[in-house]
Amino acid sequence: MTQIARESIATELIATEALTKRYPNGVTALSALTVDVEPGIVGLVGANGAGKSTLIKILLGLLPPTSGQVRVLGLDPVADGERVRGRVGYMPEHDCLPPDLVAAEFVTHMARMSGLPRATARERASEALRHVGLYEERYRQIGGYSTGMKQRVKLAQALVHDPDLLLLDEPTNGLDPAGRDAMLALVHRIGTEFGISVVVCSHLLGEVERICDSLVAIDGGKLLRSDRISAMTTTTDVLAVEVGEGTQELAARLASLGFCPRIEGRGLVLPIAGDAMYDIVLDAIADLELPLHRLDQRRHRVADLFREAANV
Ligand SMILES: Nc1ncnc2c1ncn2[C@@H]1O[C@H](COP(=O)(O)OP(=O)(O)OP(=O)(O)O)[C@@H](O)[C@H]1O
Repeated sequence: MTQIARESIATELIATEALTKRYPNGVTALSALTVDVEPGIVGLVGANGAGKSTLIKILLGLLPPTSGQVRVLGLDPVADGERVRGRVGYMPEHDCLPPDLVAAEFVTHMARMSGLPRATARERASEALRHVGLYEERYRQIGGYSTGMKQRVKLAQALVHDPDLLLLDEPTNGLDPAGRDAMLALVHRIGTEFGISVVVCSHLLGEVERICDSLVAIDGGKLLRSDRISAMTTTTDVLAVEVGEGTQELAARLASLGFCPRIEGRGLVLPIAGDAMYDIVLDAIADLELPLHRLDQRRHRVADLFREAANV
């Protein structure tokens, strides 16, 4: 689909209303979930068993809800599952790749499954593998790939039919820190440069905060919070100061000036008390001849908000 056509997609990416899923064993995986999600990079977070996978299966039209409404890209996945799947790419969490196929063959096969003619499928597979950084390795057997490369093949097959929405289930699962950073950068690039909306399922709030525009948090099948990340990470009324040495000395000086500094990690935090405070703190640092590393107004981290919510 062209960029223009993509831009004309209704502003609603996913909408649910009183969505409920009860499994035959009596477990209620989703309970009257009502949420509207705008296009962009969206984090879907929740602990194990929160209902994330159930929601994804319903969004893909693979599982019918017990009651309630759901729309994906303006379509009803219950009545129109095939059309939804034609416009949505899905990267499952677990390893589901055939080890004895080469990546180019497998991704071409997935493109064929989504209805593309042979030559186009081959072309699109090469392109998708190039986007995920596997072009040079595309004729190697998947069984010999590292975990990071396997995750990239799963991403390539989700991208191959040029979807408008990608559903990624725990894309950084099993990766080391460097592999995680690379995968998050790739997901962010897909969301920003290709103009594809992405829903990233994760139990790691820090990851979601780094790359997502908005966040949907669910717990026990219920909506905990849905908001833009920028609205959640507002500035606080706390000043964070970090000096290369003499933290204790600085804390004592600021206390003698009437502030209430608290040592936290490698630095100090103190409640902001008026505009003049910045200059007073800077003067104290200069007076004590300490090397200043950082002085800024702290922002909320998304994880802090959830911790605060859990404590009330
Ligand atoms: N097919 C099923 N039959 C019965 N119960 C199920 C089924 N699938 C999931 N559940 C239950 O529904 C609840 C939600 O599970 P779901 O897999 O959607 O959560 P999740 O947030 O994706 O968790 P995880 O991160 O562990 O995959 C859990 O209590 C789970 O045991």
